[in-house]
Amino acid sequence: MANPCKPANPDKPLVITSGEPAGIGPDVCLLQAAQGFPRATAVIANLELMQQRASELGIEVTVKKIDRSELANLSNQAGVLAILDIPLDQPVITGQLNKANSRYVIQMLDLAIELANNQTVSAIVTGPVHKGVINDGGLAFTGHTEYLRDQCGVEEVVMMLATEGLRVALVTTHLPLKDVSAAITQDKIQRVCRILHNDLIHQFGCEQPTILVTGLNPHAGEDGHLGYEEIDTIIPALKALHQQGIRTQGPLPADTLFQPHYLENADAVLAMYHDQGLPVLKYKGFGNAVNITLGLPFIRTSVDHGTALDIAGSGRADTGSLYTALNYAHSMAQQQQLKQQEQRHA
Ligand SMILES: NC(=O)c1ccc[n+]([C@@H]2O[C@H](COP(=O)([O-])OP(=O)(O)OC[C@H]3O[C@@H](n4cnc5c(N)ncnc54)[C@H](O)[C@@H]3O)[C@@H](O)[C@H]2O)c1
Ligand SMILES: N[C@H](C(=O)O)[C@H](O)COP(=O)(O)O
Repeated sequence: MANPCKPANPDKPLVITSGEPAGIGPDVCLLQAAQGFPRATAVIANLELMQQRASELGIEVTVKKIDRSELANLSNQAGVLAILDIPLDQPVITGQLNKANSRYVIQMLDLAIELANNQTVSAIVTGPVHKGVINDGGLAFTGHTEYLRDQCGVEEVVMMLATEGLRVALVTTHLPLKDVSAAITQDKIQRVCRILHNDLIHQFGCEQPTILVTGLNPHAGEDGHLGYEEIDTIIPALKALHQQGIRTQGPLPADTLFQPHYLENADAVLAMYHDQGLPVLKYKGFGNAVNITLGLPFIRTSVDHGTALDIAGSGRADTGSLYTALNYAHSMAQQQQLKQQEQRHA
């Protein structure tokens, strides 16, 4: 199965989009810059906003505007934050959403996509955005995952969150619960599983991945007594995947699947919907987890948390997830390069 990712060069810098300007995205970028990024990293943000937030946080970080031509020689220096500057539409009040700045949030993403597509950066790492305020600003937006899919012109992508010892991918992403059942089709499950299987091999070094698949209904439908989606849709899809050489186990009841007995022999769990899989992942790893979009032409990781408007500017934002997201992005680029070298020499 071909890997759709363009070859990532792990020697290139990472780029972060700082996300919702009123939230903790700017804080975690600055707090991490104060300690030093694990790799050469540039941040897309507004220069004045970052200077203002650094002073609110009371930290010594030199916020330095760079030109994209400087990305090739970017160095990694604790206490320095290299900014690709984007203008704001209105000044930011920390902790207060303002729909007038929705365009700014999207412009950051568009620049990151351009830099990743032309391979100026090895990967993009996204800070948290507020989906609601972007929509209030007149821009239809359900999440980075769907936005990146559409901007990259790919039919399907997969949201997968990972933390130490657990990876959880989703069949459906940002969808109202009432629409979930209809969105789960045999084709959809197969497309998602193929991407997941492929990326577990190419980006995570799993030789022969095993994917645990949840049911949709309580107790995986209890043989049709508690719903038919397992019998009508999930089981036939898993049978078809078996024919394609993709190893899955399921549908398993979601309430009993997340235990060592099952997880220790699996590479990922595939849940049917957002709040079936992510609460378990975030309970286990919030603060040290990463959100990854699989199936894009480039590597994208993200923090596991939201905009946390309640603590923006307070200095209480934990940088653990940003640090994890940066490290995952880099190691995925390394793994991808290794796989491509192996394929060239095969
Ligand atoms: N990556 C993303 O873009 C992303 C991810 C999740 C949620 N969101 C969005 O964020 C907004 C707010 O969502 P929410 O309130 O459900 O989740 P949230 O993660 O913003 O906040 C939940 C709680 O966790 C705390 N928290 C979050 N991150 C923290 C950190 N780094 N350090 C310390 N405490 C932290 C917050 O203070 C809050 O009490 C929503 O619009 C949601 O869609 C965006
Ligand atoms: N579903 C994500 C989570 O709960 O962490 C979050 O909403 C961000 O999703 P995007 O990366 O698609 O914006």
